Amino acid sequence: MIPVAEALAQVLALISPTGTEDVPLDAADTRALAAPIVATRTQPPFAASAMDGYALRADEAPAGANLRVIGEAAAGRAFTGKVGMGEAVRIFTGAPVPDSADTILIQEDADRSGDRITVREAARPGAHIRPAGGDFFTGAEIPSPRRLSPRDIALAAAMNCPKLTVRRRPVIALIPTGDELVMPGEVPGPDQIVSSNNFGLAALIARAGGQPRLLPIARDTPDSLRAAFASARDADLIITLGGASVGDHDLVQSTAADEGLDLSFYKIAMRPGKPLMAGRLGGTPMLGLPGNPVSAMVCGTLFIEPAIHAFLGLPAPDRAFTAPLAHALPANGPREHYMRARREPDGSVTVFDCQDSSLLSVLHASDTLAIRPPHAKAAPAGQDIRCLAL
Ligand SMILES: Nc1nc2c(c(=O)[nH]1)N[C@H]1C(S)=C(S)[C@@H](COP(=O)(O)OP(=O)(O)OC[C@H]3O[C@@H](n4cnc5c(N)ncnc54)[C@H](O)[C@@H]3O)O[C@H]1N2
Ligand code: MOO
Repeated sequence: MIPVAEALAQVLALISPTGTEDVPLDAADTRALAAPIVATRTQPPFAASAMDGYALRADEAPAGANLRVIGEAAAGRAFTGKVGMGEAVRIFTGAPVPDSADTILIQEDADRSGDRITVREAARPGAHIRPAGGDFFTGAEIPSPRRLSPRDIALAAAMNCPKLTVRRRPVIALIPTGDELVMPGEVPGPDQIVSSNNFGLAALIARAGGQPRLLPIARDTPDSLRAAFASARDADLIITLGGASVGDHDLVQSTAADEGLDLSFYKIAMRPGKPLMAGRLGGTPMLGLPGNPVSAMVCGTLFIEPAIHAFLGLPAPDRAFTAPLAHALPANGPREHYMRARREPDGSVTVFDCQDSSLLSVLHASDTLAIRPPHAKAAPAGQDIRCLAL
């Protein structure tokens, strides 16, 4: 059994970033940016009015001054003349500020009568003018790598970059295995259960930025497993669920070995998740996850999510935090224990009594994995414990 950190390093060593593709802005949210976004223009491209009012020269417009309105500048329609002495130009928000004007008098501070205004309250020089390039200049960059957010996309659009270069979403094949499994919605036989891990992991994979490919349930026979492997060969990562342990019907490893599996490791000092295996099958990275549903989901958080980030060229997600225990915990055994837990409103962490790795209802009630190192001593209430946010 190898430690969790070493297993993660070995999993990540199997993975290289996917290739890139260009996507339009409206398909870019949450994608992994693979090349910097470079502004092709300056914004605003001209000095622009920030208010509706009058463009004028501040030294011509003390309180009480009477000015002639010689034209109009609107957003998208500049006034092309000059503002001379004793003159003003009607202007609207977003319009280019005419030459020679240095100030915007907001309309609330002017009394209009025909083509003349009287300044009610003088504006300070430069008031309400957004300078050219006040937002960004040509050549400004949004750096990569990053996971694109709506804020990134708004800025990229303003930079006039209609397409963004992102990493291809890695295709992750999910192979549930077991004679006892049926798909949700089917009617299970008396000795059968409904397959859940593949759906939970597919959701986790999609959220992390991968493309889950749900394959049919493989039966506990070498032929069925071989057929499943064959249909998954073109994926970026093959994940099997179940059949990873030592029972007579746990055939994943032996069948994969017959198919040429280049094994990186089998079994880690982790609870739940001990029988995890990793390697390459015909060149494709492969993870063999334990069948117990909580084990599979915890392995999803610890190994699959970082693996998808590696495919996308993104740093590993940081889910770590430290919090005080709401109650005492007994000493731990030899495996690093990822205990299902709940964060309380006061910030402390309550670890659930029942940690059996088959209990999806307990995982469902959890928002935290509280981590007990191998051979940790008994911990009193109030002691800080390392945690991962789910
Ligand atoms: N003698 C030993 N027995 C076991 C050991 C061991 O070290 N020695 N390890 C235990 C641990 S820890 C785990 S974890 C499990 C892992 O077993 P497998 O990976 O071989 O998984 P299965 O036997 O196929 O299934 C275990 C359990 O999970 C259910 N299952 C499987 N797939 C799904 C699915 N897609 N959706 C929902 N539930 C699923 C399956 O029905 C079993 O109940 O081995 C222990 N045994
Ligand atoms: O390692 Mo198993 O995953 O505890 O149930």
